[in-house]
Amino acid sequence: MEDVSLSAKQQLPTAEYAVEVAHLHKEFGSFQAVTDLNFRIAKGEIFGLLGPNGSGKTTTLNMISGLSAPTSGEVKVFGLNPRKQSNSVRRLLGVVPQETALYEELTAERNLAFHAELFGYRRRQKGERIQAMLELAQLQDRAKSRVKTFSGGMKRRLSIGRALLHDPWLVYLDEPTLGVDVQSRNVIWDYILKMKQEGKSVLLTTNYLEEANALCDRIGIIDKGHLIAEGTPAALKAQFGSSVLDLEITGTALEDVRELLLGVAGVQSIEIIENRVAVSLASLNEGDAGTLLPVILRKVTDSGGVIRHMALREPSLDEVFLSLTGKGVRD
Ligand SMILES: Nc1ncnc2c1ncn2[C@@H]1O[C@H](COP(=O)(O)OP(=O)(O)OP(=O)(O)O)[C@@H](O)[C@H]1O
Repeated sequence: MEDVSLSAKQQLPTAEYAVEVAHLHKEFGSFQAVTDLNFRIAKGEIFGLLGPNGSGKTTTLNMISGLSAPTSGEVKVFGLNPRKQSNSVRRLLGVVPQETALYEELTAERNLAFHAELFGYRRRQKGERIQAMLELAQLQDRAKSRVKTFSGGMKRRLSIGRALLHDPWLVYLDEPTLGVDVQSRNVIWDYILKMKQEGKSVLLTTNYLEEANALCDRIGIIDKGHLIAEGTPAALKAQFGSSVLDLEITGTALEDVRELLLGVAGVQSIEIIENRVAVSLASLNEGDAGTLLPVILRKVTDSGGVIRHMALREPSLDEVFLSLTGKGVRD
């Protein structure tokens, strides 16, 4: 029998990686929810798993936490098998599920106390941890209120406090800021960055690419249960194109502009968004930019188009996502 009680601060495990997923498959009947998935999360790293709805993110998280058994392939959490060494993994892992699994009829404090008891905290230590987590969730003044009176953001903050109560080395958060107000979102972002500073590893899923960009060291893009791209936010954006030229045009059909510009060397792809075209440019040297931009502008004006506004900017992760999956992250 593995020991689950916590008497002292847990030591950082010696395994090389916080998470290793290798050739992971999950089938529900004949449906392949996860197909040959491979990725690793280093210690102290924030890794974001991004994908459209139904792409297999929650299924993957469930296999990492040991809730669900892989059909084949391997998952390790700090070198441990989450199914066979579930008690040890439970101590190392803090889980913030998509649906907050709090006891609505209990107070914030009782919810935390319940969790502390599960982990075998002794009385004094328990009180200290609960106070620390109420503080972290910025809910000290609502400690004695029932959870059912809380807003979505407050519940999510409490859920994170509960997941961190036993001081885990890996925290996974399924859509941590979905539907929360901006103030709570900022508090949650601060926690996530603080966890990293403390050497903890974080695995998060999100539909907000702005969130992934702001927080993640590396991102894996998952589609139909398979990882189709992986890298730092900067590397993924560079793969898409070095920069994007936004042109607001009147006087001509934007579809015609797209056809014209797609033939220009150095133009990688073109999106039409309302009354503007977003022209993705391949990696440019400074000299090339000087020649490519006038070529593009001349093509537009020669076709009768009037350029009302133009701006050169970095590509967004949304654009990377769209180009890789053919759909928006929230479609
Ligand atoms: N227990 C199950 N039985 C049958 N199919 C399932 C089961 N769990 C998940 N699926 C299917 O597997 C696919 C992946 O689901 P999953 O919940 O992992 O996606 P997700 O990327 O987390 O999506 P969301 O962002 O909507 O939560 C979906 O098509 C879903 O319908």
